[in-house]
Amino acid sequence: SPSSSKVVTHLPGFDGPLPFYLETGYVGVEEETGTELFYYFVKSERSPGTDPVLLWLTGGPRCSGFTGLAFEVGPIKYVLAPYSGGLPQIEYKPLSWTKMASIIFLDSPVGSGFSYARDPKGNEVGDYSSSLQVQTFLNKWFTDHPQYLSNPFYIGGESYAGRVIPLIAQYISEGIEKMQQPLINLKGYLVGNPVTEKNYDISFRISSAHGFGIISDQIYEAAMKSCKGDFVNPTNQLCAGLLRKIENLISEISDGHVLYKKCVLDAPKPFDDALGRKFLLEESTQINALPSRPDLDCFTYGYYLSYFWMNNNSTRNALGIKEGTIGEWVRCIKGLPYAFDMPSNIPYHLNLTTRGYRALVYSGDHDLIVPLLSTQAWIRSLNFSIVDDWRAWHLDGQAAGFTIAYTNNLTFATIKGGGHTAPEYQPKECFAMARRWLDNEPL
Ligand SMILES: COc1cc(/C=C/C(=O)O[C@@H]2O[C@H](CO)[C@@H](O)[C@H](O)[C@H]2O)cc(OC)c1O
Repeated sequence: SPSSSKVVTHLPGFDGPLPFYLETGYVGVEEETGTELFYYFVKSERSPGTDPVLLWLTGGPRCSGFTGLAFEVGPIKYVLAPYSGGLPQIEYKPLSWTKMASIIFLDSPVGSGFSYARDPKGNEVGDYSSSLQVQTFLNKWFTDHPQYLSNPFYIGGESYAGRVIPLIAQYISEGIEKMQQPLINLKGYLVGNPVTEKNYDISFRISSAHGFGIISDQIYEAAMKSCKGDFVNPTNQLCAGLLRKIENLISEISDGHVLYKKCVLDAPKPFDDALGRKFLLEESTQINALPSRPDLDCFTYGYYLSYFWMNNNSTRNALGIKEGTIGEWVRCIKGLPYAFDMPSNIPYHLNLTTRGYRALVYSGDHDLIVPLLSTQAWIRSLNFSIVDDWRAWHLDGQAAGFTIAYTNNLTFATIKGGGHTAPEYQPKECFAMARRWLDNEPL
């Protein structure tokens, strides 16, 4: 199916014309199932002719690309006011990475956001097939937007997107080697608090919980002793019991940022009642006594507002959403089939960086979902030599985090005070980091 796109000059709830160029559209990526991926494209607010183009993916899998646009690195945000019906208001966010890069926010895998398959079979994707669809998307998008083909191109994203981004970059790099048209100018990739390998993530979730004072020395030591390095499939009762105890203690706090209030993430109740549909709670750990409406001072309040905004007809018309494709918009949809079929992405990290692609791996340092210790550990396992040893990186005369640079243009950086989605918690620091890295400056 042919691609379709629309220039969006006004958005409901935004006062006046948008002060940036926004285009939305669909790109067909699979004929048999009628699969089309939906995107939001924001042109760089600096020098779009030469600035990098960044494809931004959200985790989940199947969180909408809109999460990246409105909550992470894009130029809009919700006005956080108590919701009492009607259309939530949005405003301009100056700390947007579109200040130095054009960004494509993509709803991928199919089923997320407004991406859809005419035949429900099209939703049966996994790591490999959804990554191939992103490659098809990019080939078509660049064919339709040839003016951006010579710009440096990067792929970025967080959490589960960080798991598939090296695979997508691998596919693109193989296309480049075969001189496939359109020839994409891939320069590298960046991933934040990226999911990598379960055993790394869980074992360091435990040591990080210990370091943050969530579990005691005694519990920590007992778990290390009885689990013998396997925290995914406990081999004895003692270990299993300790892991339950640890998860119980972690459930007292917000594991996406240990210092923040524990909040319900999504699932506004009023939609349940009005449309008679069931919302799924985003995280199984959130099923407890919490009300389904987050408090106004919760960092998830904007997520809550997004459901009302997105499911309003005026918004859908403005965005050019095809009627009858997606019922209700959900920020992170659960319950669709997904095959976690890629055992590890470390081989792709290794392959891409040794072949000259630049890589930035960053970690919000207060996240327990993908803790920085876990990320540091797999990076070390690559066995690259250090070219710029561990040091603070600064913003406004203060340490904004710590960083270490390896050969093969691989940089690791922490974001002091950041959580699972670092730009959401520390927008200034993340903006500075991204600007320096994208402009080829040291952090
Ligand atoms: C399938 O296996 C795993 C998946 C994840 C995914 C987390 C994730 O994407 O979080 C979401 O990130 C996005 C940001 O990309 C946020 O917007 C969402 O709120 C958040 O839920 C993590 C794991 O272990 C640490 C796994 O083992």
